[in-house]
Amino acid sequence: MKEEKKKAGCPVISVRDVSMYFKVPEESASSLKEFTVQLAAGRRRYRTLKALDHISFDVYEGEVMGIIGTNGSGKSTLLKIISGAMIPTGGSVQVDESQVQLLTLGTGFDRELTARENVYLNGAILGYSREFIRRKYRKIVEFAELEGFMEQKIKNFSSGMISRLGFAIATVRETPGILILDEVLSVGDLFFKEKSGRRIEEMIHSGATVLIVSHSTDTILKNCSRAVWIEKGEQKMTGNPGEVCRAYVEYGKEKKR
Ligand SMILES: Nc1ncnc2c1ncn2[C@@H]1O[C@H](COP(=O)(O)OP(=O)(O)OP(=O)(O)O)[C@@H](O)[C@H]1O
Repeated sequence: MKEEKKKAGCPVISVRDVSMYFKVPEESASSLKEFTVQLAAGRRRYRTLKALDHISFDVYEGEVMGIIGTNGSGKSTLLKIISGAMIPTGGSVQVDESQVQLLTLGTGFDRELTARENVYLNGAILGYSREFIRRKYRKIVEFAELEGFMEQKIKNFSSGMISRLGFAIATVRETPGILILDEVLSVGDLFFKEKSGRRIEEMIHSGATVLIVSHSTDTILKNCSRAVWIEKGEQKMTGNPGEVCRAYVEYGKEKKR
């Protein structure tokens, strides 16, 4: 585990009282027609979903902060807010967005395009220049182990092949100052998992400030110097990863009883 660095100076990421509310329909429409009828009749009602409720924490330079919580607890929403992709309903985040790389898989692919075309498309979405992708293309294909498949449309790929390609594209660049990882440590089969795990560890130990979202207490315990547990949008606990994971596991056991 990375040693906890001395907390000195200003935090690199400062999350202050962040709340996020979504307006969601009370009942879903099964077709566009039903939706239109509901809308015209004024029968569409909405409720407010509290995805995040007054979340606050700081992350200091070189720290590896874990974010843990069950499905739908608000982890991805928080990462999107920190990386600047979403504006919170309340509160604020202070971070140098130009330093942030959000690594998340499964977005930015077009199934009707070939794997090669998708490398350029996905790379562009991540902010890579065409020239950069051209220089790194061979490395991406090698890392994804997809030699011989790059002219095929990715609709014919298995989900593992698509994930491997996504991982290879997202991690080909130099590690940025602030690295945000959204559930990226469970990619592909056992062998690829080891390889991707090594690449992530390399990035984590490069000195970057890292935020890792994971359901896995093993991932948090192995890599993080501190952890935040978020449950149903509420900040349950922040602190030592061992203590936070223990409380999280206990909560899981209680829920099952
Ligand atoms: N754009 C949106 N519109 C409406 N509701 C949303 C939106 N994005 C997220 N939500 C809701 O907010 C809550 C938190 O979602 P979020 O994806 O942040 O959780 P999560 O902890 O990352 O979940 P998981 O572990 O399953 O990925 C969920 O109830 C989700 O349905």
